[in-house]
Amino acid sequence: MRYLTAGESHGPQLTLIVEGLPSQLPFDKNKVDEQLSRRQKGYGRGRRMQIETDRVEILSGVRFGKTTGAPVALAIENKDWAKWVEVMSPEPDGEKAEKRRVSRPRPGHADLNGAIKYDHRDMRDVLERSSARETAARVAVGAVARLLLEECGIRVASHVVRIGSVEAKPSAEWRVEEIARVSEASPVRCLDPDAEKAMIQEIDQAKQDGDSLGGIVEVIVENVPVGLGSHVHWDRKLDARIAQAVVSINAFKGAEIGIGFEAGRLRGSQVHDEILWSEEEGFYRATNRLGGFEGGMTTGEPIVVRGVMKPIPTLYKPLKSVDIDSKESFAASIERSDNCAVPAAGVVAENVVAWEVARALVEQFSADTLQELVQAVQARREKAKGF
Ligand SMILES: Cc1cc2nc3c(=O)[nH]c(=O)nc-3n(C[C@H](O)[C@H](O)[C@H](O)COP(=O)(O)O)c2cc1C
Ligand SMILES: C=C(O[C@@H]1CC(C(=O)O)=C[C@@H](OP(=O)(O)O)[C@H]1O)C(=O)O
Repeated sequence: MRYLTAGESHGPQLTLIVEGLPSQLPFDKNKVDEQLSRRQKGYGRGRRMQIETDRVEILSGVRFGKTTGAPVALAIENKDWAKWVEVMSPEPDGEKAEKRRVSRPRPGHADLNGAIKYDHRDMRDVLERSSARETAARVAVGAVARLLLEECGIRVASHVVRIGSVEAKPSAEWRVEEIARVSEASPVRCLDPDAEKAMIQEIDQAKQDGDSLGGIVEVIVENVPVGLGSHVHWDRKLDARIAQAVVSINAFKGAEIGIGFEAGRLRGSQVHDEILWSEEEGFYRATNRLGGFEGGMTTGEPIVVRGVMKPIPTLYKPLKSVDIDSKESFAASIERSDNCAVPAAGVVAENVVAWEVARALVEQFSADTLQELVQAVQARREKAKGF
C-alpha cells in the first residue's frame, strides 16, 4: 500500500489517495471523520481549529459502503480558504498576494530553507505546504488503515506522557481500550489527572509568556501477529519504518521503541524480555521493554512507540530573524498560531503508526480481498501458537 497527499493550508482542500487497499473492506466514513475530529481537539490549539470542521468527502474507490480494490481518493475541505481565495489563486499576477508577500522567515519553521531551495521570494509558497494542516490528510490515511486493522482485531491508542516540564506517571498495565477511553476524556490526552492539571497550567503560562511548548506522546498497538516486518533487509524492518513515520510528523524530532534511549544506560539483563511458553498462549515475553520488536519483527507483544515534538516555532515572544529583502534583523511577530499541539499530534502519531502496521500486513499476507487478509492473519496467529 502507498499514499500521497496534496494541498495547501489555505487552499481549497487537502486531497489524498490510498492505493493498494484490499477489496470488500467496509468503509465507515464516520470512523474516518471521528479521527479527524480528534485531531482538531486538545488544549493549546489556536483559533484555526474553531474555523475548520474536518470531514472526508469520498471521491473514488468505495461503492455501496465497501472498497472495490481501486485507489481510494478522499478530500478534506479547508473552510478558511474562503478568506484566502485571492491570496491562494493559481492564476498569474496575484496582486493581493504580492502586497501580502511573506519575507520574514520564522526560526524553526521551513520558511527560509524552502525559500532558498525553491527560489521563492514569497515564503507563503513554502509555509502553505510545510504547515501541519497536512497532518489532517495523514490522519485520514491512518483512519482508513485502522478500518483494516480493526477487521484483523488490531487496536491502536495513544496518550501524552510529557508536556514541557510535566511528566505523567507511568501507566504500566493499562490495555489499549482503557488508554483510549481515559486519554479521550482528558483535554491534554493524558492518563494521569495530576499531570493533566500541571500540563494545562504550563500551557497557560507559556501562552501568557508568548511562548510555546513541546512534549512526548506514546502510541500502543495491541494484538499484533508475530513476525510483521523482517530482519532480512533494512527497509523491511517495521520498527524502523514506524520511527520514520513518527519523525516525519511536523515538529517531531525523535522516536523510541519500548524503553528506547533508556536501554543505553542499562545492562542486557535489565533490557531483554525473557521468553516464556504456555499451552494457551504459546510463546510470550515476561516483560515488554523492547516495545514489541526483536529483529525488526513484531514479537506479538504490544508495539510501544514514543515520539518527541519540539515546541511550536511560531512565537508571540519575538525571536531574532532576518528579512530576506532588506537583510535587516527583526523580531518575529505573528497573527495566529497554536502554542501547544502535543495532544493533537498524539492523534497524528497514532494514525501514522496505524498506517505502517496496516501496510506491513498487506505487504506480507495475501490481501486482494479483506477476507483473504483476515484468514492469513488468523493462520499466522495459529502458526505462532502451535510452533
Ligand atoms: C498538529 C500540529 C500543529 C502545529 N501547529 C503549528 C502552529 O500553529 N504554528 C507553527 O508554527 N507550527 C506548528 N506546527 C509545527 C510546524 O508545522 C513544524 O514545526 C514545521 O512544519 C517545521 O518542520 P519541523 O519542525 O519538522 O522542522 C504544528 C505541528 C503539528 C504536528
Ligand atoms: C491548520 C492546522 O494547523 C496549522 C498548522 C500551522 C503550522 O505552521 O504547522 C500553523 C497554523 O496555521 P494557521 O496560520 O492557518 O492557523 C495552524 O493552525 C491544522 O492542524 O489543521
